[in-house]
Amino acid sequence: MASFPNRFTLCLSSLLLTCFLRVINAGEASSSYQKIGDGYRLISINDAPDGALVGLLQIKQKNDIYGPDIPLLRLYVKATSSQGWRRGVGDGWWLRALRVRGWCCGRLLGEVGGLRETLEGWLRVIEMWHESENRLRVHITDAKNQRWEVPYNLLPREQPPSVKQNIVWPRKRNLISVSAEYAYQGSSDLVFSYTSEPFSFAVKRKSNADTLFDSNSSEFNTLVFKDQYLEISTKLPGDASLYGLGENTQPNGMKLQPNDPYTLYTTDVSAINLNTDLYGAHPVYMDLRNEGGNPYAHGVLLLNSNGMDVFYRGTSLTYKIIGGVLDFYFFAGPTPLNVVDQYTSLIGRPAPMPYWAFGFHQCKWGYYDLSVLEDVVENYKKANIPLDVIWNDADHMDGLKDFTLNPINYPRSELLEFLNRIHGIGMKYIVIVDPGIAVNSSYDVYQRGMANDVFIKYEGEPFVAQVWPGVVYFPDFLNPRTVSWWGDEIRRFHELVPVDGLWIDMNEPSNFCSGSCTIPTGRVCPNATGPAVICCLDCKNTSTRWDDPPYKINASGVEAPLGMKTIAPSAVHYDGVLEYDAHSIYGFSESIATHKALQGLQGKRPFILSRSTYVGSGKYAAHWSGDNRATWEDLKYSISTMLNFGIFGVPMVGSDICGFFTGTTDHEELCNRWIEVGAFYPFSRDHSNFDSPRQELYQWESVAESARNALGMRYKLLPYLYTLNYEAHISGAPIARPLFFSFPTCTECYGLSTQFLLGTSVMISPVLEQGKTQVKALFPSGTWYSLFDLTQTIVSEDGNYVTLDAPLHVVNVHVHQNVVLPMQQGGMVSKDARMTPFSLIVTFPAGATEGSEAKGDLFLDDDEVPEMKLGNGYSTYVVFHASVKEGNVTVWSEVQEGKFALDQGWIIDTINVLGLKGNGSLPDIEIDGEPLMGVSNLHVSTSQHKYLYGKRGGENILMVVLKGLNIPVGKNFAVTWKMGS
Ligand SMILES: OC[C@H]1O[C@H](O[C@H]2[C@H](O)[C@@H](O)[C@@H](O[C@H]3[C@H](O)[C@@H](O)[C@@H](O)O[C@@H]3CO)O[C@@H]2CO)[C@H](O)[C@@H](O)[C@@H]1O
Repeated sequence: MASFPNRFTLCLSSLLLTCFLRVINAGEASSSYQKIGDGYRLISINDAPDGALVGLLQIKQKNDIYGPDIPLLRLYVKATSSQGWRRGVGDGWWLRALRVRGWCCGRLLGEVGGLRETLEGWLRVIEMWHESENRLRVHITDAKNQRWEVPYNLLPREQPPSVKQNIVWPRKRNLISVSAEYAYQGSSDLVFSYTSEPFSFAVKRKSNADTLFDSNSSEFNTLVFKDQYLEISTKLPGDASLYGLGENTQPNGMKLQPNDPYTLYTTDVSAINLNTDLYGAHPVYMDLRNEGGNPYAHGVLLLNSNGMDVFYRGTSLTYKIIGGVLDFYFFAGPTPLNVVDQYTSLIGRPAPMPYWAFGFHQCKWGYYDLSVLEDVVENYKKANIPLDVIWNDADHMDGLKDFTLNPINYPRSELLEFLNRIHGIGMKYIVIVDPGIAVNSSYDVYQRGMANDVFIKYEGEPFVAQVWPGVVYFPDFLNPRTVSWWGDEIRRFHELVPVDGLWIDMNEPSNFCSGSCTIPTGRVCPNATGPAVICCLDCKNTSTRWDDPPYKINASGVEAPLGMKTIAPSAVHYDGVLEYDAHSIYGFSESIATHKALQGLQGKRPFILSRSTYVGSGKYAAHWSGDNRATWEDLKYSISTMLNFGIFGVPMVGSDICGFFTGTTDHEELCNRWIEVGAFYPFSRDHSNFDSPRQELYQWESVAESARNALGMRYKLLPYLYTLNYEAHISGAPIARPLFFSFPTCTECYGLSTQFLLGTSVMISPVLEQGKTQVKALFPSGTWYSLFDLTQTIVSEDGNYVTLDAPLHVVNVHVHQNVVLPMQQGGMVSKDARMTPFSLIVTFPAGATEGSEAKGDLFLDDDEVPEMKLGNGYSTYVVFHASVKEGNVTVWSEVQEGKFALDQGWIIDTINVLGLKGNGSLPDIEIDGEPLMGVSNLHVSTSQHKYLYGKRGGENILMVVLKGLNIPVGKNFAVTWKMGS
């Protein structure tokens, strides 16, 4: 359901009748389709030299309400490789075969004699670099005229031959009613087929004959292609589960709901608006199907940046787009992780984040002077709550102008002293930058911008808008001159203030005015002193065919004009590109320019937080879900948004913890629960509005206690989170994942957005409702161990709901069986936490029997180095294993490039082995073939094990704790004992 209050609020300002019609109209998603055009027919199809198929589609041009059809279209179909990573057989970990080969035959094997057999066995199950054609592209455009496409320099990808080169005139005229099926080069699981008249196409999965996409139906238009209106649909099985198509706040969880509107057009309406187009545009979905117990996932991207409505009706999905081309990419999967791997292989792998970015962040608009900032940092310390990053919203600025400092409230010398202090203890500092550049002749950033002609134009002059500092012009990041100027401004600012990252906000872009505006004369407007969002310019409607296209997307849930509170669609970018086409890539292009600037400048790994995102943004920036409200509903929505962004290839994501806008009266309780969820967001930041009450975690003692617990656990898990960061970077794997990613056969998990996983195996089951002290959580099958109390075990046979105790300060976090989880001891700042000794948590299934195995990995590097990879001399990668084999329990490691870790002096102090059967007596333990000596605390406990659920309560299940081990991380080891002790 679209948001009615919002719709009606906006409606009041419009003509009542028009608005009434629009409200009715917006329900179109569920109504029957409107027949447009006669459909295209395929008049030629040829093999192209690059292994593609090229065809021509023709239509008898007809004019209707959306304008004339484009008479001749070019069809281009190609299967390509996504160069993905593939799992080793029978495990949950990603390994690069080439590295494994290099390492396997090197000296490490020799060093750890005795492990050779296991290693070789293990190597046999690693699969090689994945080169199959698991991506299929179907590109349809005007055969004669070049049309707008997402620029190939921003999103690098193969370019179909240029339009003129590519007209392949029919070999056979009158090719009527032909159907054909193409499977490329044998190895692709995706098969393309078509019907010639009216033209439609289908994509099938070869391995199970499933139809993934089929545009042929009598229930909708097969293909409509006009200048400003494109329409295409697919049939879908009613039981498919779909995810993606954002950014929007989905009240019913992350699974797409039939007949909810999905409109894509980047917009600054706060995240509290449900089911409307928000800050980002991601025209991609994942489709998960379960066929007779066998799960299959695939992905569909429509690479188009124009505004669009996507109508998902349960058994079909229709795109209605107002420009560009139809450029479909199909990703074969078949697992959800494969889909994001294949997707991010095309759009760019997620940016590697510095280690400190996984620490806790505190922000607020309203830290009016430096003493407040100092106070906040001090109070976190006093309350013993970890804090890595302190942020400034616009408060540090002079007159709310970018790249400036307020000389009174944030005097530079004092700010630099403060930064020296916090940098000294490893803390970081980030400030906001908005794209709007204040029009002020004495402002040097503006002067240089004008001199370099960097702004978006309207009728030949810079487009006039209004944001926080008053009248602004918007930089045009499609212009290479702008990219250089922006880089230079960032460099100058960094010389003024050595910030550690940038927060690029308001980049939809957001404007407080609509239409074409001029600066009023005789009126001081506005004074830039606070959060005034009222337009004060003289504006008139813009009404070209770009500003008011024939098809109205359901913008803001009310078919709002495209230029509402943003740049007029008829404004012009570099090279004549229309804002109409490029609108939704504004934030993306700003992220690229900002990333380039920071990387060139600091020589370090950049950290950028961007509000607006598009396909590929994750390669440059993190994202937060924007302006939410301090309500229980918003807490819940934050999980769905976070999980969707994982699918969008933006894994570093979170929401404003405790809520941005003022909301519920039980803020304290909410904030307790919110930090218990937010401590496990990949990006964990508390932020609030100018006039919201203060909500730093130390403001209430109860919240401080919850924060110490939850963030305490996060800081212990930092090595795991950072390893997930590495996996995200090499394979696109989301850091926070829906349960179905690890448990795709668990159909109950398909609609679940109240719990989530970090990586494959750590599950968070938070309280999301007011007044509750228990939580009913779904446990996919297997043994789960509570991370807060390793003696608490849940054995779930088939995937059961379990009611868990969750008093106010408790969040339930469990780790699944068959895992080796690397943890550290935590700390107040990630820099200190990361130097503490490691412990390994080994989780065998309860009552582990012969053949049980567990595995986990650890990536460590110098996080200041821009590239996150092995082989640069600044990194170490370790795979930990544990097994029960021939009556022996063994825990061992396999190290790649151990030198970096050895140089840092990291050690493994403790190994906890959970789930073994036994009588509780001390076993004779060997390390690297020698009796284990000097271990300060070796114990085996049986009695504390408490089963919350399951049938194994009667058995003696052990927790073996080996403490004081002092094993260097970076050196191979093997710890062994006889099972049954
Ligand atoms: O830098 C200050 C904050 O800027 C952002 O939030 C502001 C948002 O971008 C503005 O549009 C406006 O939000 C209004 C919203 O657009 C409107 O639909 C209605 O809900 O009222 C809102 C409040 O006037 O103001 C927001 C700040 O209040 C950014 O997202 C924040 O994180 C920044 O702190």
